[in-house]
Formats: sequence, structure tokens, C-alpha cells
Amino acid sequence: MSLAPLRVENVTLTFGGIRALDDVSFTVAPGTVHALIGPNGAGKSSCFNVISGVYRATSGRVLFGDTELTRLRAHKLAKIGVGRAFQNTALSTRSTVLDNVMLGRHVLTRGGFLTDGLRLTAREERRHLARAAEICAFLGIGDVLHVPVAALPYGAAKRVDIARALAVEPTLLLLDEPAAGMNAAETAEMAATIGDLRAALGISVLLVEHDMSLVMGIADRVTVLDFGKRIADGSPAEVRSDPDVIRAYLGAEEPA
Ligand SMILES: Nc1ncnc2c1ncn2[C@@H]1O[C@H](COP(=O)(O)OP(=O)(O)OP(=O)(O)O)[C@@H](O)[C@H]1O
Repeated sequence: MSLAPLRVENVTLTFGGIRALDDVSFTVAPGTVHALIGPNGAGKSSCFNVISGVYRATSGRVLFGDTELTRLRAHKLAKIGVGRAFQNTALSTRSTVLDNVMLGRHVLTRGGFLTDGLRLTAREERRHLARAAEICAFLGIGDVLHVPVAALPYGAAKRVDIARALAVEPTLLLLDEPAAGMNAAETAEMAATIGDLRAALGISVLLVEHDMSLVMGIADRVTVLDFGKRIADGSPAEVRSDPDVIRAYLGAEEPA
């Protein structure tokens, strides 16, 4: 598996008069867990949405290896090895866990077996089902494969979303606030899972996160935004002691 760096280069994003991102640059090195943090309204979600193709940058670009992501549609992202899980899960809540994760796998087959009516052979289908089940087991939801997502606790539903993102066999996983809405115990479990992912699959992870405690324990590198600008970029220890970061978080929360 060849891993490519993700390069965010001089990205600016404006909404009318608001500069949500102002000349932001950073690089996610292959095989690392990279966190993008910042106080409320700093531009984290905007940046995630530019990287994952939801918003188009006003200027600047995002490259994954040699491919410019800024112009790619979602299914193309999956094809080049980028999986993404959003803050507000887009799961089909009446469908089972396994069916949701299988949806993530259709991009791996020629044309997509669910969208164009192509039938998979029974053998191919078994292979995809087995892999989907394996991914779920890895994420600790292997015992609820046949349960509708609507019946799951919140933390488990977030894991289904991540499983679906992993189902495209990405080399880069984009996670938008994976611990949002979780209690301390669930947050710690999620942090452990993200660490395991990198260790077991060797993939790169870009994580947008408000919760500093989750980030500091697992990130190799941290980029900090404030009012749309990059104010720091370095190891968790460097960032935590950076005066600009401490100032930005004052009044909101102390760096963990
Ligand atoms: N669709 C939009 N239209 C107009 N303004 C927007 C839009 N999305 C974000 N903004 C503005 O851009 C700025 C950055 O917002 P963004 O949601 O990216 O920050 P954030 O760091 O993710 O914040 P939070 O932690 O609160 O989710 C804010 O001033 C926000 O009001």
C-alpha cells in the first residue's frame, strides 16, 4: 500500500464577508494521526469540508499525492483512497449495521454494484460481507451487525459511520469530531480505537476535533486554527505550550 501526503496549500474560504479560512496550510504526513483543532468558530469544519469536497476553496488547493482533491466528487474520493466520516452521521438508521457498512463497499466494485444494477457473484458478495463484518469487529460493533442503526446507542452509531468510511479501504481517513457528544469514557475508547486503526492498518488519519484531551494522547502532529488562521503547527507538546494557542483557548477551555 502506498501512502501519500495530504497537502493543504494556502486555502482561503469566504462566505460573503466572513473569512472562514485565511491562507491555511499544513501537511498530513503518510501514516500519521494529524489533528486539526481550535476554539469554536475557528474554521475546523470549514477546513474539513474543503478537504472532503463539500465546499470549494475560494483560493488555494488540497492535494492527496498528485491528485487535487478540491475538484473531486465524493465517490471519486473513495476511489483514490480517501474515506470520510462526518460529524452528523449520514447513516440509514432503519437499515442494519452491516447493510450500512456494505454501502461503503460498493465503490470498490466496478461501477458500484448497488447503483447500476450490476449483480455481484455470490462469492464476491460473501467476500465483501466478510470484510465488512471484520471491519465492524475491529471497531467493537461486531456483535450488532444485524441490528438497525436506530436501535444503537449514540457512541456505537458513530462507530458505524467510521466503519462505513473504512469500508472503502482508505489510505487516508478523515474524521470530523469523532468524539462529539460522547462522555469521558466513550471519548477515551474512541481515542484508543483511532490509535489502533493507525497501528493495525497503517493508514493516515486527519481528525478534526474540539476535544483537546482526545487529540493530545493520539496525534503525532497538531495544527491549530483560530479565527480562520493557522496559529500553530507541531507536536502535541509544542502546541500545548504555545502562547498563541493558550491565548486562543483562554476563556473557552484550557489546553489539556
Ligand atoms: N455555510 C456557512 N455560511 C456562512 N458562514 C459560515 C458557514 N459555515 C461556517 N461559517 C462561518 O465560518 C466560521 C468558521 O466556522 P466553522 O464551523 O468552520 O468553525 P469550527 O472551528 O468548526 O467551529 P465549531 O467548533 O463551533 O464547530 C464561523 O465564523 C462560521 O460562522
